[in-house]
Amino acid sequence: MSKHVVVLGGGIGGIATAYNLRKLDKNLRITVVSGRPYFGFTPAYPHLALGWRKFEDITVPLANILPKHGIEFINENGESIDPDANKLKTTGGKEIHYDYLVIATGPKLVFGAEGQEQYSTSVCTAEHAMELNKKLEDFYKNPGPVVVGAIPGVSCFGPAYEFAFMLHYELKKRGLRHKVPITYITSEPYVGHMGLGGVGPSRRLMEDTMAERSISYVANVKITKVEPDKVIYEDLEGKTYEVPCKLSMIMPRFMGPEVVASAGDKVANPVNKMVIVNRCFQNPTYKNIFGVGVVTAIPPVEQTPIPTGVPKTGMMIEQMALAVAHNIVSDIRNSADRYAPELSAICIADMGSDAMGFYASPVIPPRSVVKYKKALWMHWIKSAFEKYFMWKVKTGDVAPFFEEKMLSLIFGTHPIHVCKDCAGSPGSAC
Ligand SMILES: Cc1cc2nc3c(=O)[nH]c(=O)nc-3n(C[C@H](O)[C@H](O)[C@H](O)COP(=O)(O)OP(=O)(O)OC[C@H]3O[C@@H](n4cnc5c(N)ncnc54)[C@H](O)[C@@H]3O)c2cc1C
Repeated sequence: MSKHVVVLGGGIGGIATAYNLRKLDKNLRITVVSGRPYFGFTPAYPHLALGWRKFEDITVPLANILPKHGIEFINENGESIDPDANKLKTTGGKEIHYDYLVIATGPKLVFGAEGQEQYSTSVCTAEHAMELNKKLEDFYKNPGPVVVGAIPGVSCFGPAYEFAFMLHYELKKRGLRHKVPITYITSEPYVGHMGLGGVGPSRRLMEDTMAERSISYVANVKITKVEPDKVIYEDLEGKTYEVPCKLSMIMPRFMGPEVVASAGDKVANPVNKMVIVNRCFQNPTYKNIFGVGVVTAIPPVEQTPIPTGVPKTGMMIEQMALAVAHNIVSDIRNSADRYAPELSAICIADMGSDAMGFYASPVIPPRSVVKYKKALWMHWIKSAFEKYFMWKVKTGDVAPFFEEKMLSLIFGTHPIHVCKDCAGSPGSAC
């Protein structure tokens, strides 16, 4: 009888894992269990917030696409995992037996500053982005100061930078920029750190770009409170400051959702409840459980005065998904071959008129290669990539042969590597 792989989560990580598995083994039974009925291209959520994209442009119903590729879809959330019995229970009461479980639920959002959830809006989900879009429509009629920021423990800073730069562009287009002071307030030790200790000259680039666009910034501080008309932060000495605002977009920090915690402390990291994985993104205790995407526990690249986490970007997640699919298929075939993702990243921060792109390989220092570029055409590359990714999701192949060849030619990157020793923390050298 064919083995049953259950993939929990229908985002970039879950869909990429399910498609890679299908490509590697036509006989596998694959089930995706996901609470949201659609796949959403998260990197375009800031664009959705600004009304530059419609919901339909960047989402696709999973029930329409997965069965076409021989993948079952259950539109429910996973509620609990019994790793000893190999069973997943869903919120609808289904008990699903698995031979392998891939946890790719993405994060639970933690709004750690008082009033943050009530008075600011994130761009982390399509629903939040659309809510922010409505707020912005009112805001344009009666503009005032804006705060964009990140609370302590944030790992995903890119969307905050993007939102600040893109809002600057939108306000300029509407002839409102001179009425809107924008302040970026962050837990990063300096702007451009991005939870990564910086990437090449990212500090200088971000500082220059903020100066060019008249965006004030405060780094190395804790946002403690958000009120309807101000954001309050604290410096390292505990002194508090207030910045007036009419609208704020403050990034929450991420932790693993309850379903991961339900699997016990051998699966869920005790600190952030994310999935404990080794270099090959396999749980060291329950070898038939794997983690992919934002929900995996990757240690910070360095200690910062105010805690920050390491971002898990789209390219890193696609690499995790490919490695995990290979590892599961190798295990089924009784092969000893194991694979670790390279964990390299191409990140493009859209700024409306132009964009700033970084390539780091590997993301976790020491890095062999760092490249960067700020240019008008980078903005078009970002848009083209979005269309390309949506096309991949609709066609059912997230790793077409030409993509790996092209990335290898341009960047010398290879998504996965044979790993001789899977023990060790994710991203550490094999
Ligand atoms: C706003 C934003 C912009 C970003 N922009 C970029 C970018 O430009 N470039 C880049 O490289 N990276 C970017 N990232 C980082 C990363 O690529 C995304 O976060 C990516 O969506 C993560 O994929 P994922 O599959 O891990 O999680 P998600 O995309 O969050 O998907 C998880 C899925 O699991 C489902 N789920 C949740 N809980 C359960 C449960 N209990 N049971 C079943 N299903 C569940 C969710 O509904 C969701 O469908 C961005 C992140 C954010 C938040």
